[in-house]
Amino acid sequence: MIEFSHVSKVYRGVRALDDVSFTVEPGSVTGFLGPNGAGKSTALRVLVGLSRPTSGSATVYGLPYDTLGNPGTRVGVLLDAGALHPGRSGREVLALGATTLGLPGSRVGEVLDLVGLTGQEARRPVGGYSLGMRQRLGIGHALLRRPGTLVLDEPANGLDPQGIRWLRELLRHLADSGCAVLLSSHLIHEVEQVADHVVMIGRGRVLAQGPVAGLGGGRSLEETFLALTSDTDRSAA
Ligand SMILES: Nc1ncnc2c1ncn2[C@@H]1O[C@H](COP(=O)(O)OP(=O)(O)OP(=O)(O)O)[C@@H](O)[C@H]1O
Repeated sequence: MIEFSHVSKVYRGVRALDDVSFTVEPGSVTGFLGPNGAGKSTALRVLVGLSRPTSGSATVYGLPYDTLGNPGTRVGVLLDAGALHPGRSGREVLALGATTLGLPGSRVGEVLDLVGLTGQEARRPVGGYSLGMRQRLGIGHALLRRPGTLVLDEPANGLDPQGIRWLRELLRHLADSGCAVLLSSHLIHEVEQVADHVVMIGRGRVLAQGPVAGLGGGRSLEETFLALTSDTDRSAA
């Protein structure tokens, strides 16, 4: 379970998050939707302890992420697939993660199969990967320990249609197995197809939240999103 409770974050005068509160329950996918600059990445960075909230708290399993004690064993995180070490091969990235988490080397092959990277691709340096391949590797890294909570920032970026379908089925399967999945995205249709709940954010504020079905009271998720964010997008900033 993930809980944001009245989280605000101010960067030198920029209010990136403003009193953000929502929860992500086990067994569900929560889509975190917002236009560019809405505060999605900031919220996820606060959640995993990379950024301190100015006020409020964000917790996983009832505790701040950095006090969990070996959080990698319970929480899978992918914030920036571009941050994977470019000089290491995909297999090395996963092997290092497996060793850090105390997992057997056999888990690396399982994860490569899970994310659809071939043995040949896994031997290549990550610096030469396409964005979609990096996303697959980053998702695999987040799933090494079969975490009960998964936090993904824009994981569909760079994935081809097959990859997007694969991701959707993977997240559905994980949630159906009890995982709490928080999925940040600006792809409304993607969120609509996979998420059980949606939290919409604009200019750092939660604009709406609730079950995907029924959030807009008869309007499509896209219409709801556009109506709510029309005066919060960057062009209006
Ligand atoms: N380190 C920082 N210093 C100053 N301002 C920041 C910093 N990080 C983010 N911001 C500002 O906070 C606001 C929210 O940014 P954030 O990256 O969280 O948005 P986002 O919803 O993830 O956007 P995108 O979809 O474009 O990735 C923006 O106005 C951004 O400029």
